[in-house]
Amino acid sequence: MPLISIDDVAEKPFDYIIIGGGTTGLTIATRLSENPEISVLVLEAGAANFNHPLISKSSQHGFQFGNPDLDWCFQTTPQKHGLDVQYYWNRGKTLGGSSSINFQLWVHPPKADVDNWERLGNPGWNWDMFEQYSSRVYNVDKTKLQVDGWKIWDATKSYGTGNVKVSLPNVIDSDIKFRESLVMMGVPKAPAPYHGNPNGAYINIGTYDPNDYSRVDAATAYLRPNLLRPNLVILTSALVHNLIFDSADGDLVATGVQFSSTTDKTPRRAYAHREVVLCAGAIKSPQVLELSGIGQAKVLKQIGVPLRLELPGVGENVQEHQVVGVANELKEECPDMTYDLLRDEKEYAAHGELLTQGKGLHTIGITNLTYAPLSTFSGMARAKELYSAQKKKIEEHKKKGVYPPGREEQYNLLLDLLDPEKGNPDVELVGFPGYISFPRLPIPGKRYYTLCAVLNHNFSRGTIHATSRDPYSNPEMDPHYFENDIETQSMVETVKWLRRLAQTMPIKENLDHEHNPGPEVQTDEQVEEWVKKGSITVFHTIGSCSMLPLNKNGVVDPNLKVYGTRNVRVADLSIVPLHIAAHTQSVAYVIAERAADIIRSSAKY
Ligand SMILES: Cc1cc2nc3c(=O)[nH]c(=O)nc-3n(C[C@H](O)[C@H](O)[C@H](O)COP(=O)(O)OP(=O)(O)OC[C@H]3O[C@@H](n4cnc5c(N)ncnc54)[C@H](O)[C@@H]3O)c2cc1C
Repeated sequence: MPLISIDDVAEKPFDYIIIGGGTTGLTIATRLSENPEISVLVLEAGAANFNHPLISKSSQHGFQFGNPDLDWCFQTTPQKHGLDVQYYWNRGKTLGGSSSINFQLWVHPPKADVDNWERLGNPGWNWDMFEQYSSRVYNVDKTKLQVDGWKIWDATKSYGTGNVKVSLPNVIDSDIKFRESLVMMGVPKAPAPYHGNPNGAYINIGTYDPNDYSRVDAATAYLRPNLLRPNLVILTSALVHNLIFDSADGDLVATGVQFSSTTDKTPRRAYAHREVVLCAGAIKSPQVLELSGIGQAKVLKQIGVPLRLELPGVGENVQEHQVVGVANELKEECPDMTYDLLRDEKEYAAHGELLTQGKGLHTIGITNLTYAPLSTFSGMARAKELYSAQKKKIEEHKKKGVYPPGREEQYNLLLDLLDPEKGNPDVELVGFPGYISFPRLPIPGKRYYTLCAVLNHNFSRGTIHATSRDPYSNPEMDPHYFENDIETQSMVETVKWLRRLAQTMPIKENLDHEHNPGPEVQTDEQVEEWVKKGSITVFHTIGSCSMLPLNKNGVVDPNLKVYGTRNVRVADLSIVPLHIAAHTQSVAYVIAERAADIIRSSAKY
């Protein structure tokens, strides 16, 4: 059914109500509505934004930020261990959610990281499951899968049967030289980046339609081809406040939701015969649960919401990735176009034209990824020193009994991953064809290539909680960045290494000088301070409604059902209990595909 108005929905019953029409929400809604007998309502707070040029034209990374029509513009609390810096946490507020504003990298996690979810008490949530469901999501373009002797996809494996087209965008000379310099610095090629072992350097693909380089997101891949299904009802500009419940034998039974149009804010209701599925993302899903009376007694008391179900894990166990970028200005004679040019109006228009010929900046992408152990960057001795210090700290805290239920098990797995002898990928490097570096800003008209360091497996744990019963006010986000020194020091060591890489041929040939941090940042202490001032989020928040056993502070069980409820599931990135060395959209789609299967099989259709 085409998009409809609020009066077509208010006070009406549906089989399923899906809260949030983002990456996971649209995927699940499309799958459930394959059965024409089943009615599905999606309530999305953002607008439809079909064919919005800031979404459909690829590679406009960050151009949507701060635009309230597309971005929630979240902001964290000042970070106590990070010089009180507040971080912007941009998220898609539109049909398609964050898949519509993301940076389009298509990345698969390492096998060990997904298998860890099963080890934490979630049978069936393992690497085999990831492979099975992801191949239902992606559809790899076979025409460009070999570049300069770098094999992108294992031809013996499935190319996928899904609707999310992924392909290799164009690359610039600095991308090629960066990769060659990595090899010069001893980084091996990743053995199986899309099939369980991304440890090393590789060329990655992205959510680009190979026919015209446009963005592929959940709206274009899942919803658009099925928009006219009469049983699929999508209401946009509709913010869900809370769930409505009855109770049966001590369990909560959701009968519907309370929501309002974002223009008039008058509370309305819609009813669910079967289930309510929460897909509002890792930042808003815990808030919706709390405003429904599900969460920590203390938090609900503070906001004046009566407690219906005590679940201490709601809004806890929050984990995030951080990135810091060393930005180098390109030499005048270097021929590369970089994203920096798009900040100039004339260039922006010119590249819009070039796109029609399959050329220009809207056809290039972020294609250089490397996953490697900390020891690659710090040397083995320093990696061992940092690992031992972290291990000691954790052992001491275990003895003092300070950890909440379930945390020790997570830290045991993280220590195992971090053990330098095992060589797992702790850090990711990204070659970014433009400026993505802070706090110093770029000089207009100049072109840059940024060498980025990303932390994959953080020990720090944060929180996301509602601080008001007003559904229109954002929850408080506190990721506890840099609470563990291992995170700060891993970044410091990697930044020092990246500076050496910039002096290595052949990338050195293209780089004029380092613009940020710049020559005044030299000692380890100065690098540390710069890292704390200059790091940003990678937009990968997880854990706020973790899938864990109930006695380990779980919020949902392995069937994604909220403990203590009969028919409420959470099926978005918030359920991931332990972070992965990967960008997260592939995981979000996998969670959604599996959730759809779980829901269909529990309803026996
Ligand atoms: C800027 C950015 C860059 C990224 N880059 C990459 C990348 O290059 N590669 C990669 O793999 N991953 C990337 N990611 C991460 C990836 O896109 C996300 O992890 C994934 O899309 C999250 O899916 P989700 O369904 O959990 O949440 P979302 O897709 O964010 O969906 C949540 C939806 O719920 C809606 N909503 C929220 N609250 C309510 C409410 N109360 N009522 C109604 N609707 C509500 C939101 O508007 C949104 O549409 C990036 C993310 C961002 C934000």
